[in-house]
Amino acid sequence: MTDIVLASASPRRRELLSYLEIPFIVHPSSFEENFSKDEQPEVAVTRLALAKAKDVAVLYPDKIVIGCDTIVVANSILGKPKDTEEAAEMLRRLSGQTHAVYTGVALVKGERKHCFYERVDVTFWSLTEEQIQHYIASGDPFDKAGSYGIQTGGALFVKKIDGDYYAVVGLPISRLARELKQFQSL
Ligand SMILES: Cc1cn([C@H]2C[C@H](O)[C@@H](COP(=O)(O)OP(=O)(O)OP(=O)(O)O)O2)c(=O)[nH]c1=O
Repeated sequence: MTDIVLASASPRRRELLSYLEIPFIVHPSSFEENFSKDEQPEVAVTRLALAKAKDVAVLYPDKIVIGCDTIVVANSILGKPKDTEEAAEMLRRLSGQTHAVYTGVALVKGERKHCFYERVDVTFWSLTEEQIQHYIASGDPFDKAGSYGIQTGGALFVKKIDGDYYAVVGLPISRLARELKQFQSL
């Protein structure tokens, strides 16, 4: 028996959560993400993480459901690219600049809820159009906010990172371990 449910389809989040060495089940949320134009990034990630967790929590009223959301912010909010051109636009925008990655996490059990977020500043080297096109052809950008994976081919673009690497990958696991312990003890 487990009392933890991960409301995520992300294989990275599943792998990171397994580091806690506690049993859990995975039940992805079917919540459709949407961004409102003038929303603050930390408000958007916690809202979306909570919506994903709540969507699944109705099915597991006695369990702690974990919902997560990651966005990249470079002037505006960047989610996952819908096509090749959007992926190229995002990578051109990130090239040679520092952007922020926000990951929100929500813990929901019945009526109880707790949300937190991490912000990480990531600086990219300047990218050539050839590098951008080569990376897009690998297919890696399409399931990732901002069109890159720091843990995969996008690693080559990163000059500097300030914050929790695992929050960029999609789950700030050391902070989650602490927040979960506190949530369970209440
Ligand atoms: C910036 C960045 C994002 N990402 C990923 C993390 C998230 O999985 C994804 C952002 O999309 P999300 O909507 O946060 O998550 P998801 O659709 O993959 O999974 P679910 O909603 O079911 O939990 O981008 C990386 O894997 N590496 C990176 O470097």
